[in-house]
Amino acid sequence: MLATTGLGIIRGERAVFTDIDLAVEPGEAVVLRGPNGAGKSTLLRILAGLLSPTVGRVTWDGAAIADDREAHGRRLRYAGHGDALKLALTAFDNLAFWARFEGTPVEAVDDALDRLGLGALGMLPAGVMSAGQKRRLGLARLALAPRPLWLLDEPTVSLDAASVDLLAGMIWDHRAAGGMVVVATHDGLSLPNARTFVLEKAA
Ligand SMILES: Nc1ncnc2c1ncn2[C@@H]1O[C@H](COP(=O)(O)OP(=O)(O)OP(=O)(O)O)[C@@H](O)[C@H]1O
Repeated sequence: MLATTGLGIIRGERAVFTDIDLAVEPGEAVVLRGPNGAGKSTLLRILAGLLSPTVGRVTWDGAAIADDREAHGRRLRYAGHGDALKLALTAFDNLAFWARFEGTPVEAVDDALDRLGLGALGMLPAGVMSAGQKRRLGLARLALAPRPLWLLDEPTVSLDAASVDLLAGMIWDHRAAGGMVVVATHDGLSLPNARTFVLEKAA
């Protein structure tokens, strides 16, 4: 289980948020909502271990993630605002890079591309893909191999309605297999039985 206790962070001499207590259990989805600047991306980066809170702590099964950030990194997938693509490489080679990097067999790449509806575009350089196709390619990393925790920051930006449904289906399957997801979104990504966690804009 992922949990935060008394989490707070100061950025630019301003408290972005304070006292965040959040627990996520296997199979659960938490949707982060709140106005621009409320701290949704900041919270996701803290949950990923990419940013340290000013106060409070994040634990996984009771152990502080700060004690072993690499182990924490291996149990999660983080999809931020950027698509993390090399534009000169084909869609296939972009995913193959990540597969090799994380020790997943490259054979998983074709399935991951298919899962995001990109099976026919594998040989296309990422640089010529449309914004929505690039976004789907970035999200295809979710399908490379299972990881218990998905942290998704505005994953539906640039996606058409069919692709949003595709992503919702992937999240459903991930949860059905015991996975957890924390997702920041401003739009209508509809996740059944999801819990909403609202971040208020600090004064
Ligand atoms: N390096 C930094 N230095 C100072 N302030 C920062 C820094 N990084 C982020 N902030 C501030 O932290 C606050 C929270 O930013 P964050 O990106 O987490 O918000 P958000 O809720 O994800 O917003 P949005 O809905 O626009 O994506 C913002 O006011 C931002 O200006």
